This record gives sequence, structure tokens and C-alpha cells, in this order.
Amino acid sequence: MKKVLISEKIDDDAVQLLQKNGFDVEISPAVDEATLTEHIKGAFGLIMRSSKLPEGVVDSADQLRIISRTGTGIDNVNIDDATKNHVLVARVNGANAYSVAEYVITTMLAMSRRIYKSDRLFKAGQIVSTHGESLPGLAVKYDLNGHEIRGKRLGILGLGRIGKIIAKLGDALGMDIIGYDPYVKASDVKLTTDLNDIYNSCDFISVNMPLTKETKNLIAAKELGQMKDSAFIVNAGRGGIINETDLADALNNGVVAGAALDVFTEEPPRSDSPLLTAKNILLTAHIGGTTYEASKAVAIGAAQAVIDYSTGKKPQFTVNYKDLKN
Ligand SMILES: NC(=O)C1=CN([C@@H]2O[C@H](COP(=O)(O)OP(=O)(O)OC[C@H]3O[C@@H](n4cnc5c(N)ncnc54)[C@H](O)[C@@H]3O)[C@@H](O)[C@H]2O)C=CC1
Ligand SMILES: O=C(O)C(=O)COP(=O)(O)O
Repeated sequence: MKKVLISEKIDDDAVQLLQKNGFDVEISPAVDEATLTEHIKGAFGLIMRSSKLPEGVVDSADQLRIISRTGTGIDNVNIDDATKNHVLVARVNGANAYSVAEYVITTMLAMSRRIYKSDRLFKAGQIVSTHGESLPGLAVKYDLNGHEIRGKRLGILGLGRIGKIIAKLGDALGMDIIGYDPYVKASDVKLTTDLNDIYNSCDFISVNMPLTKETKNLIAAKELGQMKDSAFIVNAGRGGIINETDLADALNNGVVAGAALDVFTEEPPRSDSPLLTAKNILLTAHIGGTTYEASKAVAIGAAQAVIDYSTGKKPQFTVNYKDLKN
């Protein structure tokens, strides 16, 4: 019986699918190196979410043939290391794209309408004055004035599966959409090849590209300084694309109006991260793709990749298939 190690909780239907196909499924009690190194022994497949795969786990695996990622981003896996060890890396593209796109639209609206500020004031007992007069201890409703997103310009960095859905939803809400993606040559979405166009002119900027050598630290103090002081940024792509210290400074100094972050260089961020205390910031715990619909679809996709590979079939979405020398 082939063993599959699952390193983080995934949908039960995927576990059952593996069992029905004759796999012995083991759930790792933790994702640290010592635990994974111990439990990876004898495993044909490793199914994982977005936690970083510690260096050394693949080297210590004795039977491993496939790492199957329940999602899109594979920056948490050392692909060269996997390839060197003849381990296929598979992923599941697109199955969580709608969920992430809905997340981006949700946070744009929440920031623009000051939903979180209103919520915090209410819960802090600073009930908003409805009459507009300044009363001690009370926030004035006028200060919670927001903006409609209709008619505003949305720049999407990365026009892949998620970016395209954001463009469609943004368009339906009456936004003016512009995309930047050097690897997309033609699109229904208006494209620019110059990032400055996005930084200088957009009211909302959504980061939806992968973390690569090219995108790491792409948005730092200089780029933030080019943006409108009324601009809102959403990063549901990957931590590290936006420089976190520079972003916190920009928010605290009113260089940009707000940011929503779902992803961080370190997850969860350390307790001394400047992001935790920055002004006008909305933080979520890498939940862009965490809906019941997407969680089930990505887990089943990842399980199916393991089943396919075990029967000699090429899984639907692979990363290093052609580089493997069997
Ligand atoms: N917050 C969350 O829970 C989730 C986050 N993600 C992140 O979103 C990213 C995108 O996901 P999908 O759209 O499904 O992937 P995708 O592979 O369909 O699209 C990625 C797009 O980024 C573009 N791209 C690559 N390098 C670029 C660059 N230097 N500048 C601009 N564009 C560039 C590619 O050409 C491609 O069109 C993933 O790589 C992952 O990091 C994905 C799913 C869930
Ligand atoms: O699909 C992706 O790239 C994601 O970021 C989803 O991450 P998760 O598997 O939900 O931890």
C-alpha cells in the first residue's frame, strides 16, 4: 500500500478519494522539519498547502515521488531540490481563483467604505455621532465618508487566472481596469507594459502575480511614493512582492490611503512586524482561497495528481515534469 503524507489539514473528501484508491493516508502532526523528516519516511506522495517546506525534508525522504500542492503558488517548495531528488512537483491551478478574486473585491470595498474603521470605533465604544457635531469621545459620521469604487481605476499586476476574474468583476462594478503582465500579449483587458502607468494613475492596485526573483521587492518606497495618496493596495499574491517596512512607513505617513494584505514574508507575521500597527491596514491570515468551494476543489485536485502519477499518468498541472530524468 502506497503512503501519502498530508502536512496540513485539507478537505476530507480528498482524504477519502486517496483511501478509495488504495493509499495509506497519514496526517502529519506538524509542519516543522523534524516532524516532517520523521513522517515522510516511506511516503510516495506529500500533499501540502502554503506552509514552507523545510530544507532537508526532500533529501531525507526515501520513497518520495511527488509533492502535490493544493493550490497555485509553489514558492514554498524548492523546485531545484525536488528535481534533483527526482520528485515531481504538481499544483492545482485555477480552482481557488474565483475565491481570491472575490476576496480582492471585498477588501477594496471594505477599505473604500471604511468598514473596518467603523467596526473598530463601534466596538471601542466610540459610537459614531449621527448628527455630525463633534462630541467628546464620539466619532463623527462625516469622518467615515468613503468613496464609491464605481468609476475608479483599478490596476491589476498579474493577469493570470485570478487577475482576469478580478478584471471581470471590477468591470461589472463600473471600474476602469488596466492590467500589467509582461507574459500576456493579448487580452480583453486594457494592458500597459509600463508599471509607472499603474503606479501614477490607479485608485486601487491589486497584486496577483507569483513571488519570483523578478517580483520580489517589486513595490518599495520609490514605487509607493509614485502612487496617489488616495490609493488603496491589495496584496493577495505573495508576501515579499511589496516591501513590508516601506509599506508600513507609507501608510503611517499618508503616502497611500490604505492596504489590505492576505500574504506576508513570514506567516503569521512576527509580533514586532510594523504591519501589525500600521495605519489603515486590513490584515487577513492567507484566507484568499479559503472557501469551502475552493478548499474542496484544490484538495481533490492535489489528491488526483498523486493518484494519476502513481498510475503512470501525467498530472494535470505540473511544475518540473519535463526536467525529471527518470
Ligand atoms: N491569497 C491566496 O490564498 C492565494 C494566492 N495566490 C497567489 O496568486 C498568484 C496568482 O495566481 P493565479 O492567477 O491563479 O496564477 P496564474 O499562474 O494563473 O497567473 C499568474 C500570472 O502572473 C503573471 N506574472 C508572472 N510574473 C509576472 C511579473 N513579473 N509581472 C506581472 N505579471 C507576472 C503570469 O504571466 C500569469 O499571467 C499565485 O502565484 C499565488 O502566489 C493564489 C491562490 C490563492
Ligand atoms: O493557491 C495558492 O497559491 C495559495 O496561496 C493558497 O494557499 P493555501 O493552500 O490556502 O494555504
